[in-house]
This record gives sequence, C-alpha cells and structure tokens, in this order.
Amino acid sequence: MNALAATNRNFRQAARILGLDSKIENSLLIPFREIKVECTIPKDDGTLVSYIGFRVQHDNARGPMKGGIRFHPEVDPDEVNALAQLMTWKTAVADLPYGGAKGGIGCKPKDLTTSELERLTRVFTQKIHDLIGDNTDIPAPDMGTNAQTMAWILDEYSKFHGYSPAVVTGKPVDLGGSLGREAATGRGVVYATEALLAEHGKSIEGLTFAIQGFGNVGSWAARLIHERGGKVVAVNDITGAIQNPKGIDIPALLRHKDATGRLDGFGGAETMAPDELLTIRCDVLIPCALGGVLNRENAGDVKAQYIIEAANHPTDPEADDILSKKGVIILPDIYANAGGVTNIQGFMWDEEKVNQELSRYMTRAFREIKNMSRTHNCNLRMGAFTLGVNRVARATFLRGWEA
Ligand SMILES: NC(=O)C1=CN([C@@H]2O[C@H](COP(=O)(O)OP(=O)(O)OC[C@H]3O[C@@H](n4cnc5c(N)ncnc54)[C@H](OP(=O)(O)O)[C@@H]3O)[C@@H](O)[C@H]2O)C=CC1
Ligand SMILES: O=C(O)CCC(=O)C(=O)O
Repeated sequence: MNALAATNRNFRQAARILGLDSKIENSLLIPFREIKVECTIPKDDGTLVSYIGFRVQHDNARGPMKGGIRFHPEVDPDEVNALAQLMTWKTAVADLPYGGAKGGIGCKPKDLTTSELERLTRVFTQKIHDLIGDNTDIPAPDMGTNAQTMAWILDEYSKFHGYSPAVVTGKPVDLGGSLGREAATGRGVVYATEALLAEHGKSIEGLTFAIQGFGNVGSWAARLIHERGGKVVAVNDITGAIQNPKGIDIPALLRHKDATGRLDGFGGAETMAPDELLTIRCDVLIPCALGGVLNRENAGDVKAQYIIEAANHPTDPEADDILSKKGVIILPDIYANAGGVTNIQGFMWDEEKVNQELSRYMTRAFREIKNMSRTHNCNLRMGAFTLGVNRVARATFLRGWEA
C-alpha cells in the first residue's frame, strides 16, 4: 500500500473511533496547499539539469505548518502528502503549537557536489519563498538534508524578506539554531524507547537492538543506546549491513563511517545481507531510513518484540496487522520520532535544558497516548492517532468550523 493510502487509512480509523462527522473528517484529510515546482540548475560542468520540488502544507489549525525537507530519488507527491499529514498529527501528539507540512526534491544528493546542492536548494527556495515563513510554514531537515541545507534556505529566503532566521529550524547554532537539534530526533527515539520499556518493567541496558539506517537519526539512536548499555547487534545503510551478536562498538563504528563513508570494512562485525536486518534476532528493531520497509513479505519473519518507528511510516498497514497478531509492540512514528520537531526553543537554552525539556515532552506524550489507547481499547498507533486527530479537530472547531 502506498504511503498516502496507508496514512489515510490510519487517519480514517482514528476519525471513526473519535466519532468525527464525515465533513470534518474529509476537511482534515485534504491538504491546505500542495506546491510543485520545477528546479533547473547548472551542474558544475555547465550542463543544465531539472528536478521537481514539492512542498505540501497539510494543516494549520494549531499553528504555523512545520516539517522537514527531504532530498531523495523516491520523493513523489503521494509520499510528500503522507509525510505532511503525519507531521500534523505528530505536532499535535507532542502538543506543540504547530501544524504539519513536508517538502522534498526528487534527487540523489550523493551524486551532487556541494555547490550543486547549494544551487538546487536556493532555486527551490526562490520558487516557494512566498509560501513559507515563521508564521506560515517552517521547514527543517529530513533525509538527505542537514543544517547546511537550512542555512542556504535561510539565506535565500532572507534576500526576499529581510534577515529571517526563524524561517527554518535545524539550522547551524551559529545562525541561531537550537543546541542539540542534530541529536534531537535520535535522542527523542531513545526517550520514547525508555518510556515504553519502563512500562514493561525493562530498560535499555542489556537488551539487543537492530537499527536500519545509520544517518542522522540512526547513528544518534545507536550512540545513545550504546551509552545506556544496550547492545546494538546489527546496523545497515545503503552501503551494506553488519552484525555482531555480542554488540557492535558504536563509537568505533562512527569513527569508521566518518573516515570511510561506509559501514562495510569495519573490523568489529561481520557483513550480512541488508534485508536480513529487519528479521534478525533482537529485542528491539528501530527502522531509521525509508518508509514501507516492513510489509506483508517480511512482517511474519520479524523476531523483535518491540519496534520503535524512528523512520516515518516504516510499517505498512498489512504488516501492522501481522505484527500485532504476533504480539509485537510498535511505538508509532508520530510519537517515536517527534524529538526533532520538539527541539524548538524561544530562548538560548543550554543543551542540558533542551534535553530535559525534550524528555518531559516525550514522557508526557507517552502517558497521553497510553491513556487514549486505554480509553478506546486500541493499540499505541491508534492511541497516538486519536490523540493527535482529536487535538487538531478541536482547534479546527474553535477557530470557526461551519459544517
Ligand atoms: N532528521 C530528522 O530530524 C528526522 C528524521 N525522521 C525520519 O528518520 C528517517 C531517517 O532520516 P535521517 O536520519 O534524517 O536521514 P539521513 O539522510 O541522515 O540518513 C538516512 C539513512 O538511511 C540510510 N538508507 C537509505 N536507504 C536505505 C536502505 N534502502 N536501506 C538501509 N538504509 C538506507 C542512509 O544510508 P547512507 O548513509 O548510505 O546514504 C542513511 O544512513 C526518515 O524516515 C526521516 O523522515 C523523522 C523525524 C525527524
Ligand atoms: O523539525 C521539523 O520541523 C520536522 C522534522 C521532520 O521532518 C519529521 O519529524 O518528520
């Protein structure tokens, strides 16, 4: 099932549980605005190349729309729509005064030089600058983008609107970025994992973890799990997969990846087939890469007892059903990976304070999701969806919904 169909299905199920009127249900589903732009840039050799950029602004009932910008070859309108909608429920689950949006460019960032990436980011910003802003829609990093990308957006946007650092989050600290943003999504994943495990009388220490994706989110999650005494037994990225049942030395692996740009060739682990990672024997599986990776083909073979959705929509609804029948507990994306968007601050807090606040938000949201799932007798995904959808629906009514 494609990402949008899957996200719509989850939303509609939550709307039914909440007893929402079909008119408001449809209104909440339809995006506020969809933007599709052509971005043509000269490559370093002078040849012209065109890309398609998207920004979907899903809902602003609770505040300015907010969400990352993804650079990846698989970016397409349905996926961006799904990711924008997930942002609406995510900011509501975390109880942040924001709505939801997402953007992306269908490109392979590793095939572009830094100057080509800069030109592409600037052209994209030129095409959408009138439609983003700190009171309307605030981009942030996602797959394939980072603090540097945000700095280029900030700079290009400021040429049109005057210096505007608040147009993006996830920018470098030297440009007013929040301390701890780079680690925040991975850190939030770890706080969420701790909240879930505590509920089951467990802790990270001594448990085994498999992590798919070793970029921003995956590498930070791995580092923090390792620091807490968890055993990361397998990791992969696009360059390959490695395993060590005794636990991988994550700081050494980070040094290896920094030096070589690859996971393979690391002395402290064996290589394995990348697909095996999702079904390897472990206590906790953490997908930190693409969507739809858990599907009806592999869900039956998953051996983990817990799945923490650090990636957005990694679990197809068919896999959801199979995993739930097997008793696997899934911490849903709209809660588990909310640490990035929650890392927002109006003051120049130090990193300890930023992390304390993140922990407080993640713990509170977990409690509220549990309460919703108890009230409605549903799993954690539906607990999170009903929590988020209910908050957005209430804001919509208060602002003047007329059926
Ligand atoms: N960044 C953020 O703050 C947030 C991110 N997320 C979600 O987390 C996920 C990861 O994002 P992020 O870490 O920022 O992205 P990055 O681009 O930093 O890293 C993505 C990682 O996934 C790997 N990868 C890509 N394709 C595959 C594949 N087919 N199999 C295995 N690994 C693969 C990449 O490999 P390689 O390094 O070799 O390219 C890389 O290690 C996404 O779903 C994103 O939407 C959610 C909330 C916030
Ligand atoms: O920080 C943000 O605004 C959003 C990050 C993001 O794209 C996500 O949570 O999926």
